[in-house]
Amino acid sequence: MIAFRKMNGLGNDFVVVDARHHAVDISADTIRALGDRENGVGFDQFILIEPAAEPADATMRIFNPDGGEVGACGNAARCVAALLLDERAMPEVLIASAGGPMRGWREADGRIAIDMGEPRFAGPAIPLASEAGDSWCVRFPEPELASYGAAACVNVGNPHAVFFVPDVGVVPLTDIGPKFENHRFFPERANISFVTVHGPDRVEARVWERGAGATLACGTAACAIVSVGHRAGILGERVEVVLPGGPLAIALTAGRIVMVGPYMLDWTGAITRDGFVRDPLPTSV
Ligand SMILES: N[C@H](CCC[C@H](N)C(=O)O)C(=O)O
Repeated sequence: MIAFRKMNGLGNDFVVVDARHHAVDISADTIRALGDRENGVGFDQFILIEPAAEPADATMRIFNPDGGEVGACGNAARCVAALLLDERAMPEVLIASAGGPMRGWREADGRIAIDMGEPRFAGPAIPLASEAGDSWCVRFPEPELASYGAAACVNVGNPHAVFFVPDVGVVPLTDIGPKFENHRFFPERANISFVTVHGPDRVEARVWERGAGATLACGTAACAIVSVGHRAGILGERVEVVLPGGPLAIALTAGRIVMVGPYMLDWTGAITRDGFVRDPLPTSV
């Protein structure tokens, strides 16, 4: 059996397996089965915590429910940082990931802050297909897609395309999201955000995640939104990104993105040969 923690950050939910003391080899098929919200545990991402080379305290690997491994997950990074910070009395932790290293620390109010690194706007870093042109702002030839205007694209450990729209509430996310996610301009696909600006320090967003679909919150999307909004002169350096699951505080400091938000441990369980079991609720003392 493989023990796990079911956790979430603003409703963006995860199965977190701590594989630092025993190797866990899990197939894409098993991840897809576990990610199924009808017959499996159901999650937005599956997170493996593995050993790391100094100076990192741990490595975080991220898998979408479609079984694909990806480079970054902001909301899960807060969950992992909280677990590591609770383990030992140290002021901050360093988490290695395919999308780059992340420092994490606990704020005075208990929320977790993650330094997500520097956003990358160059086409090959996102990545963008050459057909998309050499700008980080991409226009789509298809009339239905063109009606959403230009996408502001950035890599924050994973690829994001951000559309600024008058009212996120009327965007048919489940219809238009996959059309942009899987567009040929995004050779590695992309996470898609629609944003309505309420001021230089406050936006409202809806996110269609690559390999996961519509989620209640997306930490890397919040980072992407502020990165492109600030570069476009629309947003300031400190922005509240309000997602369906709640707000994330994003700050651009010396070119680096810092995200602050909550985390939650929901329940614990174990992956078994034919599925999973939930641990009994802790008996109240
Ligand atoms: N939920 C995650 C993003 C997962 C990104 C994943 N969907 C991808 O394919 O990059 C977050 O809080 O940043």
